[in-house]
Amino acid sequence: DIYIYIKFLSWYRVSVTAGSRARVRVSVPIGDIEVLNLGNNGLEEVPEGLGSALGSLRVLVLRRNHFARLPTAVAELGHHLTELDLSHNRLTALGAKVVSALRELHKLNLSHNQLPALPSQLGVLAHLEELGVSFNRLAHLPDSLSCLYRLRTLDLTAFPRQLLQLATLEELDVSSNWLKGLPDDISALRALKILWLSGAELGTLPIGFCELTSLESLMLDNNGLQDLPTQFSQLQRLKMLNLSSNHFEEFPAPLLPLAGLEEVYLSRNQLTSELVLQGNQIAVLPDNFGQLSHVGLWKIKDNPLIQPPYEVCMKGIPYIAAYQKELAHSQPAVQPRLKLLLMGHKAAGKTWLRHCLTEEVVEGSHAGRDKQKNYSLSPPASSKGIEVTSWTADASRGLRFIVYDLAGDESYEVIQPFFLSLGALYVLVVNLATYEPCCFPSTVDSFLHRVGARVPHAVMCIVGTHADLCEEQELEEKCLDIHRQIALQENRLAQVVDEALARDFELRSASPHVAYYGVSDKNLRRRKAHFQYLLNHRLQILSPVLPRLRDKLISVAEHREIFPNLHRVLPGSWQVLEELHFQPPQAQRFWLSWWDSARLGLQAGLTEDRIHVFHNLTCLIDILNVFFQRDASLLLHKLLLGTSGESEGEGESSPVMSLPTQSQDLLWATQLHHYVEGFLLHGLLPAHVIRLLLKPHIQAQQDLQLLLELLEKMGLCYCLNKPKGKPLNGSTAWYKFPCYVQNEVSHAETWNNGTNLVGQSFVAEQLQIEYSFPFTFPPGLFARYSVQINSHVVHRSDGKFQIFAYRGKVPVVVSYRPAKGVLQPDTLSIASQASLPNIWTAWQAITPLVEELNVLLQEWPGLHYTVHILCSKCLKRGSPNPHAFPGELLSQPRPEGVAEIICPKIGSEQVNVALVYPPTPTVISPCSKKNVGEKHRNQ
Ligand SMILES: Nc1nc2c(ncn2[C@@H]2O[C@H](COP(=O)(O)OP(=O)(O)OP(=O)(O)O)[C@@H](O)[C@H]2O)c(=O)[nH]1
Repeated sequence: DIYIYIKFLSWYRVSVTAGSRARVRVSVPIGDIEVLNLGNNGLEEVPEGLGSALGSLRVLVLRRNHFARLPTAVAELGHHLTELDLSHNRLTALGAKVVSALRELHKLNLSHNQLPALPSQLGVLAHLEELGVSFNRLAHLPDSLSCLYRLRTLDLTAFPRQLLQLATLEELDVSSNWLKGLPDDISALRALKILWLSGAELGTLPIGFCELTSLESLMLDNNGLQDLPTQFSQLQRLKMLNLSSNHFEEFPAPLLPLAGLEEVYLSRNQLTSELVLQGNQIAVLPDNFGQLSHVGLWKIKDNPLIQPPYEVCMKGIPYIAAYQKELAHSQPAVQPRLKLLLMGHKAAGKTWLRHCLTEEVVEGSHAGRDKQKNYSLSPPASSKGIEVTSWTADASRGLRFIVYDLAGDESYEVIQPFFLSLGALYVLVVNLATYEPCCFPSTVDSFLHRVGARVPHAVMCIVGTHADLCEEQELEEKCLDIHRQIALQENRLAQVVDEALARDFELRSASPHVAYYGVSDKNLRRRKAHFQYLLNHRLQILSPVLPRLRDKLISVAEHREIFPNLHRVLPGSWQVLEELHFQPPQAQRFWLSWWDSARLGLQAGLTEDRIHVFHNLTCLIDILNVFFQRDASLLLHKLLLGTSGESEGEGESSPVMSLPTQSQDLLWATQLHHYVEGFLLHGLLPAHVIRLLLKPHIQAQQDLQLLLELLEKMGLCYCLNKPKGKPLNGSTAWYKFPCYVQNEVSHAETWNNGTNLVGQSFVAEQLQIEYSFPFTFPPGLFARYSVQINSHVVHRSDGKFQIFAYRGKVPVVVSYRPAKGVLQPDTLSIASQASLPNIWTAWQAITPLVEELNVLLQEWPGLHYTVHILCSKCLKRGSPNPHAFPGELLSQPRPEGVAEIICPKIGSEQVNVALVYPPTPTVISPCSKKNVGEKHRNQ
């Protein structure tokens, strides 16, 4: 029997947890233990005899303890130990004897210690593949290092000449070490594919460096580099290059011929006149920039770009190339205009504000009660849904705002996100007369989150209305309260980020074999980078600016750093093309065919390849408003109008229709009434009724088809009875708008409680992936998601918060649970079930749904959410708080040779690995935020 003092001890196939520094009796045969993690326990030594007792140990983790020397017990493990982690200790020396005993080691981590030297005996560790010695006090390395022929990964402090003999080395990490230069004969490391030289104080690169032609990924960030050798263009295999945080003043020309380059990072440099990438001061890209045809240019953000315009740059290099070609043979045109979005709670005063701004009406102000008369005498026409108007704010400079008045009614929430885009100025309208501190979450905070999640770093003005109804002091107090609560929320994000990271790192150092839990260093780095992104890209909020709002908006718009696209230079032909589109007859049409567009393009002087299909946005918005106004009498009125239009139009050929009898009229009206009811309750409409609703806009059958397809693509409705890819053969197509579904479906609840649909006792295993949204749940996400999954499921039954369906014969349940206070955030979960041997069928059922959700969530790059796989064992036991494995596991392969994983919630109980890892990793990682810019590009 062996007693070990530990704070937390657990290992593969055996788990024992205890309170702080409790005495734990190991009640399993210690000789069977293969992995032992004693990290993070403040240990200075391990008990005598431990080494000889642990006869099967392969992996020993002693990181984050207080060891000053290598415990002698470790030597006893020599003939079977393959991994040893001693990082983050206080080692000042390694006993030569102990080192030479560890002949089977494959991985040795000695980083973050105080070692002044390494023993020459290191050279006898012939199996060593990975060696970490960074963050020590090493002045040099032993010559015997050149005997480590199997070494693949080396993380160290100084660039040792011995390494030059390791011609097979493929990955080398010498980041954060002050190398102060590289030897010219580094070219000897010809096999290197991945080279980490971040923060190595290199200053320059030797010419020999350019002979490392196998390099695929190269991290050269933070090295004080001013230029690259011309021969750098020999690195033709390079796909990823990080040159951030250097001193480049110009775009490094040797990169231009690198045809295979896919990712280049040049942020935080001193690039000024020319080009590129995040966080610089670039306004104009060089003429030949389009030559970089393989670079995915998704780090161009945060530059005051004016040429090509921001939107073109975000689309990628081919678009830049085309733009530059266009500009080369067209006169440039300057057209200052900016998208202005008015948002806010229902009846906050958005429409009125718009009228004040655009029609030169006296603005609402703090000035006094006499202004009240203005509101009551000439109230603005009530909001007709989302409206778009053009406002010439400054005629002398030709400055125009395209004003989007986003209706405040909840029913428009599902379509509002489509209008939140980059490069716009946001105005949040708050009714100060009705504002109370307790309304902050619904009238201010929810809007800030929505915009921030969709457009990180957006610029938002908060404007108070109804000031004339408030006392001076009340006004002041309310404005102060809004400021105070905004500041509190900002701190909350930072706090949540800190806590989440601390949890991750804690898990990283406490778990027996963290790899099984998906908490790899790479995942942590990625998560940390995303959090950093969220923190760095919070909304830019401007103070309430009600008096002289017009002047304020104009001056904000003129800020080049904030709205560089206002000053964009366009090829003259683009402007002519736009003007042509707004002229009759094309201005009246909903769609233009490609040929019509091409004809207009040619008229404007554009080449054929530059034409995109034009759509009539104003008309489309009118149509969306019809569907989302959620008003029975208005809908009925539209239908009756549509019907009468139909009989008028067809009157000559169909006299019966033109003279309907009164009873026919009544019958028809009743039928229409039923349709409206069915729509508002279940979201159901047949195609011919949709046609009546949209009568003024839809002229031909083809218009209707195109429009319905567009609505399906936008995720607003799906066709209930259309066989995939086949026509309907004459029967009526029915469309379902999930955002209208009112009925609750309880199937999934009973299913979760242990019985399946037919009430049989529940024996299968459950899989459940849970997404939780601690700050905001994107409005309309559940409705749009339920459309996106339609092509993957059959026999679905939709409820307001749940969808119960089948994939093949396997049941799936998608459920949304709205937040209950701060402690229980909004969650969206995807679940399925099957017996253990058939669990792959359940994975097969949910994986496409998970991927579909991940794709949809990419529309919200600033959204904070977490993904977890709930423990099947806990679910089966009906635990109210099941253990949550990190969602990263979904995109990782199952660990080899591991059959079961311990669920920390149930102590020693084991969960089959097939219930935690999918059979094949998902393609789109739920937690991957690495391509934040990519998402922008896709929008
Ligand atoms: N007294 C006073 N009334 C105002 C002010 N601003 C707006 N109103 C009135 O408040 C009511 C609602 O204003 P709207 O501009 O229609 O509000 P909205 O935000 O566009 O409403 P939705 O589009 O339905 O979300 C109207 O009757 C306005 O006349 C103001 O500053 N003072």
